[in-house]
Amino acid sequence: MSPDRPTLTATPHNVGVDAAVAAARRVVTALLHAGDGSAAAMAEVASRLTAVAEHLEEHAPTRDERLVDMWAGEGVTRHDPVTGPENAVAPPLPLSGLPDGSIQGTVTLGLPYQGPPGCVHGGVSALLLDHTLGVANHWAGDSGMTGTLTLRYHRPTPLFEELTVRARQVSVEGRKIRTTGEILAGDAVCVSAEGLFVNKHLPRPR
Ligand SMILES: CCCCCCCCCCCCCCCC(=O)SCCNC(=O)CCNC(=O)[C@H](O)C(C)(C)COP(=O)(O)OP(=O)(O)OC[C@H]1O[C@@H](n2cnc3c(N)ncnc32)[C@H](O)[C@@H]1OP(=O)(O)O
Repeated sequence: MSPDRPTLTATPHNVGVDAAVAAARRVVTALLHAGDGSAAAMAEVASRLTAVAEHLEEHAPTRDERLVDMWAGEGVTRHDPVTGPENAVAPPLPLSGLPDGSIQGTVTLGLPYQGPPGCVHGGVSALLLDHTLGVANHWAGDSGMTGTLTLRYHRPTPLFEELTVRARQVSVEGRKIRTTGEILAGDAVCVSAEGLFVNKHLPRPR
């Protein structure tokens, strides 16, 4: 971690659940690449994946226990659907703080996130921006829940190219927090976002 750019997201470990989740992401991507015309023995693949799922389910704690555990310690950063190393849905997008108070990260998205041909799904862009704006608020010190998120899709966002996702808190008025952000491909802004967050926090499960 650079002192100029503190890491704001959980760092993945190459062991334990993080390693299993990295493998699961690879499976999701490989299945999409394989498609229905694949020569792979899909019945056998399905059977082996089902066995893995049953093994995990058999050894999992109860849902209530897991919810308490998830929100302890580092909390959301290990399992959220954007940055979390424990969440196979997360691309993942690592985020760092910049000296000017903004935050930024880079990510390359593949087929699981496709909307228009060869491009990122608009809802996926919304997910990345909502979360990144939320982390920018935590980094700035005043945070809350998304009240309104306004997006402008300037140009298609490419798959398979490095994207920069960045955000910054703009103002705090009472409980209302305004935050903006963008997704860029190279220097070109693909999506921009304006968020109105309201300072309210739901209690952690206990
Ligand atoms: C140090 C760094 C470490 C990093 C560490 C990372 C930590 C981890 C980061 C996680 C980052 C997650 C980022 C994802 C964030 C979600 O995904 S949050 C989930 C999506 N959002 C929701 O589910 C919210 C659902 N809505 C609600 O719960 C409530 O409607 C709200 C939005 C909290 C507001 O309710 P309320 O508290 O009753 O607000 P209320 O008193 O009616 O209004 C207060 C003011 O806000 C305004 N307002 C209320 N609602 C709205 C609205 N929807 N739109 C605009 N204005 C509104 C009102 O007009 C009022 O304004 P004034 O009259 O004061 O001028």
